[in-house]
Amino acid sequence: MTTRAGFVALIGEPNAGKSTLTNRMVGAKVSIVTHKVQTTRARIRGVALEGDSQIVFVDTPGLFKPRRRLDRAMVAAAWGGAADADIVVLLVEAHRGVTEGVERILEGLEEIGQGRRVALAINKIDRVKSDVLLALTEDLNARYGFEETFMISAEKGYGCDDLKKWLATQLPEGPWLYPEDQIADLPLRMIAAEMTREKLTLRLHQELPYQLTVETENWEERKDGTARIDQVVYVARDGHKGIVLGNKGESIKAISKAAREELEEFLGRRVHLFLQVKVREKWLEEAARYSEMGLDFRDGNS
Ligand SMILES: Nc1nc2c(ncn2[C@@H]2O[C@H](COP(=O)(O)OP(=O)(O)OP(=O)(O)O)[C@@H](O)[C@H]2O)c(=O)[nH]1
Repeated sequence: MTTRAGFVALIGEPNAGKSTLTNRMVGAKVSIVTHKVQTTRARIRGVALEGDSQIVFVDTPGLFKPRRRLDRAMVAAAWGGAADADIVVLLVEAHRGVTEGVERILEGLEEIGQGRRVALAINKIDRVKSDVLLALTEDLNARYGFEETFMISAEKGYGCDDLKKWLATQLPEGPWLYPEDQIADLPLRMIAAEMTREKLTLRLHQELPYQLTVETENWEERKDGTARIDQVVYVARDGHKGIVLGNKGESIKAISKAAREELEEFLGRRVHLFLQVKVREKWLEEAARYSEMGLDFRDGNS
């Protein structure tokens, strides 16, 4: 049997649907989907199987104009992932068309594009009529030499199987990057952390401290069939701690309950979830944080 394996970088403007597409391809909830832009802060990766191929999706942070130091790091990370990947898939929103942001990404692609394999996926086709779609496809293909164009709806699932099948056949021949029996729990800690992060976002809305991360520090499978999961919510300043905790700990309790319920549903067993809120000052400056957000994913894990 000839196996194939490789990395696929999904790039696109914030909100283009990268997380939704990753989730659909992988078949598990690995990344946060919200209406807020720039929600994908960590490098998030999902492993999908299609026939004899293993597709490792890199869900890059949204590509946007760098403003602060973190933003620049995120943009570098996004392009870093694209430059490393075997195949790049550019997601463009059908109803928004060629925005300034898309133009900027196309320029970036020209730069890293030498010898790159880039496919175009026009997403959210459920929102436009077919004539708009055809005009957009022509326009984009005139601007860049995409290898293939797919018209998809990550949310509804249209066209996603075709894209996945195509990717599977295009990846280089080689052994799988992750052993089969590890795939299921490879991102489990990350999934759990993302679930808590999602609940934080839902509960705190605009109040959500920008520099906030969730990490799963400990995961214990207990003899009674339940799981004990310890997570730390890291905030940048002491003042942010109170926001996350809420009045008399109300917020963190509600967040913890909601996250636990989702985890139980996902894992199909009872979960004891313990959340702690800690201050990690200047984490933005820590090189380690940067590489965690970045896409040097071949280090250590594979
Ligand atoms: N109508 C429609 N909405 C979609 C589709 N795909 C994604 N969305 C919605 O678009 C919004 C953004 O999707 P995400 O998957 O979070 O986008 P993203 O590119 O990961 O965003 P960032 O993480 O901010 O970069 C969500 O509200 C999705 O439900 C689609 O095919 N059709």
